[in-house]
Amino acid sequence: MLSCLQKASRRRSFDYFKVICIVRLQHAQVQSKETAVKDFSEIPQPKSLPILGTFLDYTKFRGFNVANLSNLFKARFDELGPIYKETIIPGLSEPTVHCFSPQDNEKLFRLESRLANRDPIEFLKVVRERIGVPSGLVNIQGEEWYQLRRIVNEHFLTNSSVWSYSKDIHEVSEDFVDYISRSLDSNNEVPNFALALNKWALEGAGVFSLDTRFGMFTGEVEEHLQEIVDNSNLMFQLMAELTVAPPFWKYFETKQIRILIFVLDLLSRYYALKQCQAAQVAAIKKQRDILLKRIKEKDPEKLTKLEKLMTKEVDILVSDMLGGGVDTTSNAAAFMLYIMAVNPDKQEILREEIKTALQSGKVDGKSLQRMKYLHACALEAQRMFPLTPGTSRRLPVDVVLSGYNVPAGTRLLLLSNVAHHKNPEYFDQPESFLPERWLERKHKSKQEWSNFMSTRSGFAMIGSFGMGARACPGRKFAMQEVHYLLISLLSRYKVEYHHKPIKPHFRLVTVPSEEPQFTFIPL
Ligand code: HEM
Repeated sequence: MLSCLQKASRRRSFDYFKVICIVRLQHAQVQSKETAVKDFSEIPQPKSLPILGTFLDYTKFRGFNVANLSNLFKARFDELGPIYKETIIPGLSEPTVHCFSPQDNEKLFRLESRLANRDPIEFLKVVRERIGVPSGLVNIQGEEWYQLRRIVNEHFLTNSSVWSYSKDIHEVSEDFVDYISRSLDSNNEVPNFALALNKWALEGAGVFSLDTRFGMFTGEVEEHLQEIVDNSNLMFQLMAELTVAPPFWKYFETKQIRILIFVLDLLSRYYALKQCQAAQVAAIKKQRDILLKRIKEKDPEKLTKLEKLMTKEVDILVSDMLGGGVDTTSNAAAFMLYIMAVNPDKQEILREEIKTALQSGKVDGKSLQRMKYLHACALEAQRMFPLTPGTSRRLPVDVVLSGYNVPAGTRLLLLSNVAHHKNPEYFDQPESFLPERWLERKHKSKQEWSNFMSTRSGFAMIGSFGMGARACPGRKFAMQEVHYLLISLLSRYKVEYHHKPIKPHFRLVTVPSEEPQFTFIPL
């Protein structure tokens, strides 16, 4: 294990995901001994009423608010332990096993086949069918998913591909900081900064998905784009509500479904209008065609189904890239700015690193990767504010989790982020923002570093971007955007925050509980 970690660190790679994967792969070789395995029926369950199940826990009568869903998960974890099973409305919703244990994360990671199965977001699939667009990478399964994902990975996850956008993404962040300079009010704040962050994220998404600068901060903004910004927030809010609500929408068209149809229709028409211009999309399409040709030569029968599916799925990819990359990235930036604002000493250390990097000219993808403190700050910000509570999987085979037999086909929610991100068992001084814990040199020896990464934090959280083969393909793009934002902003401004403390709120992705309204002091 050590040698793999050493190699990764020698390459100065701070891709959290990569290091965690190495640790997980090494763990995969460790065989765990199961003792006295209990039956699936014995998995603890929350108190449930006849007919209504636990439905009332998700209503205003019990003080529930979708923004606090993570709190409900955490309360269940505190009461029931590392695994529980819940059926919200018996007969209507499916029993779901909630897993919090780092050891279970490890086991599940080991089981992830190349055809990792995460259930489709059913209501999204239904709505997309209604408006006649494909269901998207996020929703497809099996061999079709695998073939498309292979192509996507090559364009999304290789350094050369991500770095080729560095210059443009840096320019986006510089334009954004110019906008901040023009917009400061008498308190040195930017009115409605949350909206400005959404525009910044959309501008970045436009660069890597359409090769287009939308000009959100520099020109007249197209009406359609304004609608996209306005509606992408609403879309995530509705999707969060639909995720936790009992699936009444299966039986009649609820208000949320009606609004979602309107929003997605609007978004897909806009993407259809624009996507043909994008070089990245053209490259993906070209690669798809080569792959299909190769399959045709080998196995013409297999092709028919795959060809049909891949042809339309690539068309919706741009929509996934824009849709998936706006609300998520802007919230990641809001949390990152907040944590830097309330930790001025750490902000100063980071500013020094940025100054040094800028002294040697423009920061490109390669030199960005060498900015260790910046990466450590980003990892620590994600620990303190995990950008998602977790993810879900459909179990491919029978497996023992936390001492219980769980049969193949069971739906799992993996929620260790919620339970352990501030657990002192895994992280010293968990309430403190300590980027240094992610710096190798902080640990006295290589062994200590490897212990920290493996036994302590390795599986404690599944991280902000999910895990295994189905983890977020946009993670490198997203983090590159956030990093450049910090570089541009902190080299020109000191960032402060003078409002109510911000907490993480669940809304499919985690969002700040308060308006992220910062004070920018020119340097
Ligand atoms: C900070 C920003 C982001 C966060 C926190 C985030 C988080 C996630 C998570 C947790 C998953 C599920 C992973 C799993 O099940 O293991 C996911 C999947 C996905 N994300 Fe992201 N994401 C972000 C940005 C982006 C961006 C910028 C894009 C587009 C370029 C994107 C596109 C996708 C897609 C297409 C999937 C589905 C992948 C599949 O099913 O194969 N995401 N994301």
